[in-house]
Amino acid sequence: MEQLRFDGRVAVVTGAGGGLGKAYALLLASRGAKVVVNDLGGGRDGSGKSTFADAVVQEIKSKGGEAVADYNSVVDGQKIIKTAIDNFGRVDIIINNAGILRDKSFPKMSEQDWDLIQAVHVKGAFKTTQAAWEIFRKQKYGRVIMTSSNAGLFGNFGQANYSAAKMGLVGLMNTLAIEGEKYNIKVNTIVPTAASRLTEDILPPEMFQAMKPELIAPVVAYMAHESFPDTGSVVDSTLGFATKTHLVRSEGAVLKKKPADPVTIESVKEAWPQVVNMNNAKHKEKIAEVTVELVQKLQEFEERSKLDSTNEAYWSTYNYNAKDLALYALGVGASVVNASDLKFLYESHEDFSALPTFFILPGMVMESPIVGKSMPPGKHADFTNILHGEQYIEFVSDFPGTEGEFTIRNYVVDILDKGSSAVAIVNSEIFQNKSLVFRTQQHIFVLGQGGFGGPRNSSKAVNVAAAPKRAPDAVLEQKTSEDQAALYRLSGDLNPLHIDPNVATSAGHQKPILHGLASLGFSVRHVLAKYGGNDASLVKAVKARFAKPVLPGQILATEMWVEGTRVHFQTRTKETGNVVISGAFVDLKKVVKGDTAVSSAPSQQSSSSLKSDGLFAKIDEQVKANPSLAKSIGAIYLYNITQNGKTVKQWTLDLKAGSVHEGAPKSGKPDTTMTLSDEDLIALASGTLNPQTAFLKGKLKIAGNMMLAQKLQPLLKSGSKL
Ligand SMILES: CCCCCCC[C@@H](O)CC(=O)SCCNC(=O)CCNC(=O)[C@H](O)C(C)(C)COP(=O)(O)OP(=O)(O)OC[C@H]1O[C@@H](n2cnc3c(N)ncnc32)[C@H](O)[C@@H]1OP(=O)(O)O
Repeated sequence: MEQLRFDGRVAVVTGAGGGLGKAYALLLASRGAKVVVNDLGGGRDGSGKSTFADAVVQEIKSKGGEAVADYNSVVDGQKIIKTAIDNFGRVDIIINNAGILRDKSFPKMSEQDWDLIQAVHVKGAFKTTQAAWEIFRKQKYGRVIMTSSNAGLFGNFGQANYSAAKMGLVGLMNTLAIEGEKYNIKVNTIVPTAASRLTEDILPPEMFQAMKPELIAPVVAYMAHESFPDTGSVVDSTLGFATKTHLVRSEGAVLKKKPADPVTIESVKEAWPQVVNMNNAKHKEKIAEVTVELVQKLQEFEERSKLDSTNEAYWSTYNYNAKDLALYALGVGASVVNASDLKFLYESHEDFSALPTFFILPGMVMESPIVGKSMPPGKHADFTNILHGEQYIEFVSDFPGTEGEFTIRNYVVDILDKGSSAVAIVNSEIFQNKSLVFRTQQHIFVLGQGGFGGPRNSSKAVNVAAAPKRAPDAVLEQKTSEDQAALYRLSGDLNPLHIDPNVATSAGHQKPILHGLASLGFSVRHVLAKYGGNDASLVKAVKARFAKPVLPGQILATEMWVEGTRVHFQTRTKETGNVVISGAFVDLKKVVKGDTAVSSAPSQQSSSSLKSDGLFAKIDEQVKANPSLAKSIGAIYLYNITQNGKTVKQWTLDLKAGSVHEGAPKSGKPDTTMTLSDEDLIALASGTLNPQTAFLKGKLKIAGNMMLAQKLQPLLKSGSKL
């Protein structure tokens, strides 16, 4: 990288007689800056006089640099800036580094201790910076560094005065960064921890030795350079390490339930967990963002209150991205073994998509208190007594994309009394940019909490539908893994019933059971593969009842019946023959009958003829006729030719042995393996598809030596022309 220089720039470094300030001054001067070396001199508490600044100036000059000493106090900052102008005619950089300590525990701190610290740190930075500000504005250039401290950012015993001053400097920076923005004046803050006169007594000697100011000086110099991109940043640096600190705000909460309610001490207490929930906390760049967000939240609250006039709802947000989709797909049995599953696992796949059942997750608001709160008097629902009973999802607008954020309204529509147990029916409406994208309904079976005299059925429930009474039209089987629940839970349902043997056995299960939604995910994948062309966006709705628990490791057999655009299904565990998902259906936009295999077994090789067979035959001829060409490339290439994502044929170009043959290499390992479809291989060979483009688009996969793969390209092309 080109050396970062400061030629023509004039820098003022306050407190530069020693420690950090001296290191800054020396480094800037060594890179061409003219430096005002300011130092009041004296001891750590600011008393006495010294000639430290002269010594630093001498050192700079002896190395061929330019510098001048200045002995003014920073509270007379205008005098320091005058020194710069008088000696060098301009000023470009101010490093407000001067500082002193008056440490005392708070009760013993005198007003003098307080005032002195505020004067040197805050007023000093104010005076020095303000004296140069007009010059900076006129020349449309300025770099200002404030010096803060972790004692300010986090507090430190015995440093009340110093902490207040150091945090004051962050506030000063925040506003100056805004005021300086349009004049190219950048104002930032360094939080250094270095061996200096200030830290000498505080740090353990070994650490003190290693904390060289020289390790921080390059950070500060970069922050003072014209190429420094940030303004308003707080950068902590020590021991050759740097990190940025900033404030974050929680999402916050409205402190009442309904717009007409008063705000009371009790309503504040009730909202408090949400006020301090930092899960989705964000940094705000501008004060305006804070105001806009407040207005939005209050408007949202009003709008939601209208929606919630009949039900008490719990609102939440849900963010997801490609990684969540792939993790979920693995949790419901998608596997690279099934080429047709790749589109649910690989974010660069050209048809990368979510599985439809993934979108049940936003409505599974695990932290929602509404079920517990809606239980009749004397009845309760919590993780120890609930089972997922039924699930419904219905897409009402376009199938969602592969990343996004939803807002969820979650409310209980009915609590049914099933005799010994209760069933809570929970609706979720899932919005994106204020429009409804899909809705879900869960039946939560609450064991042993019935008998309260409530209704047995609800008109608001979406009901299961019995399967036709004929033999199924199709059955797909798939073994779940012993780790299925351990994997699935990472998509958000951390209920210990699915992982903790003690919890599972005390609930009467032999071992942790699989999540109902994991089994459902398997079965809907099966339906999609068999009748939905593996196209998730064809799914309109899914309904299922979880009739019996499934144990991880069991084989799920999905039995399917097609009736118009509805695919009825039920799922059995092969080991027991029990129906574990009953009355289920997938409503599709259209039925696409396909025989997409869903299996745990590797795909079969086909010996059918492909267009590229001719290509390999021609390359074979060429290799035989021209052995020196083969030798000059001299590597083993394996081509996997795919159809619909499945490898259907392999060709080996063994240019070491001078042979081209179908199948895997007869001896030795391939140096490079290329996987691509028959059509794309022909397009590559004819030159209509560029290998780099094919690789980047995921049409061509290369395992092994990329350079070797490229070397082969001319041979492929010439083969096509023969
Ligand atoms: C807010 C966030 C919440 C998140 C919650 C989800 C957290 C997850 O971690 C939880 C899970 O994933 S648990 C695992 C998946 N679920 C299961 O394994 C449950 C399997 N089902 C069973 O065991 C029984 O059906 C069982 C035990 C449920 C019922 O069996 P029985 O007691 O024998 O019932 P039965 O006598 O057959 O019927 C009684 C009445 O209840 C209705 N019913 C039966 N099964 C139901 C079910 N699964 N869902 C809803 N209702 C059901 C019956 O129709 C009957 O009512 P009625 O007489 O009116 O027809």
